Amino acid sequence: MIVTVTPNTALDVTYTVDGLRPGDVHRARTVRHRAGGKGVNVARVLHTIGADVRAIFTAGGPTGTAVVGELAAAGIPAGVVPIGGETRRTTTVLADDGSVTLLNEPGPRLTDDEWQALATAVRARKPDVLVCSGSLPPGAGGYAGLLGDAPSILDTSGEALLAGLAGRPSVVKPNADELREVTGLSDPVAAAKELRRVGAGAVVVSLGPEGLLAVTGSGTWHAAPSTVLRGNTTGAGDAVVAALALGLSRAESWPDILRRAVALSGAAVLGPLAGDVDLAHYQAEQGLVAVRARPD
Ligand SMILES: O=P(O)(O)OC[C@H]1O[C@](O)(CO)[C@@H](O)[C@H]1O
Repeated sequence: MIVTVTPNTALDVTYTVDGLRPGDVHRARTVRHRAGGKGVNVARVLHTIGADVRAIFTAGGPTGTAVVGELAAAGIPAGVVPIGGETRRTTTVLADDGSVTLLNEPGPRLTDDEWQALATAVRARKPDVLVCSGSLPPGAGGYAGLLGDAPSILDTSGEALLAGLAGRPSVVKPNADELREVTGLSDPVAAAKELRRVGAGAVVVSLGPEGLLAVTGSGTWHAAPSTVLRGNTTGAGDAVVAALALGLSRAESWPDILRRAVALSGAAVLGPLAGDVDLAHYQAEQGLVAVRARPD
């Protein structure tokens, strides 16, 4: 079983507006609420494509109750770790010019006991693949303490990413900006090699519309989509992580993993909310993704 862990769960609120103008009043055309946080989205994508997955996450207060209820209604297997604080909201604003604007709250402070309960819940599941995703709320222990012997994926940024490398994750998945921020290097291949040197087994870098770069122990590849898509990019990275987790659980080759990851990422851009995927695009695109080996 693939287990995802989300220490900083969120109720994602997505607005659509005609345009976004700082300092102005905006009348939202639509508003939708959806259980989120990166690991929750990864689990939703995996559940949609038929994988055996369980989402372990913190939940507290009325927003936590809403998250738990929404995931139960969607039939996504869950392991809920109750917390005293209130689960945060994140806000996504989709404007008609195609821009996607995010406001992510820091999340409620976790106590030591709550963090230990999260760690215990993860270990009790004995995952075949463990996915650690998203920001850490105040008071959280580091991801390194959750990573065990099972193959693992770490998708976070900044200090949480750097500290998590001590747990020697099998794969980390920064985007190009996050990679530059933690290494200080602007060349993504050099930066990915640096993360491998300090603990990552492989580094998969999301390059937005240009696809994915994978720097691994068995080679370096670039995987490009067949077309540039317009849509909601929130959650596209989570779809990549879902594909990486499925690929690790099946011991697939890197080119096959990257084909699925690019296809699933595009399918997420076409989905209306983070965690949604367009299955027709996913199936059609897998055969169209161009994967090229690059010299190391
Ligand atoms: O933990 P953060 O880095 O703040 O990211 C959380 C947010 O990211 C998303 O997972 C999209 O990737 C949203 O669902 C939202 O909850």
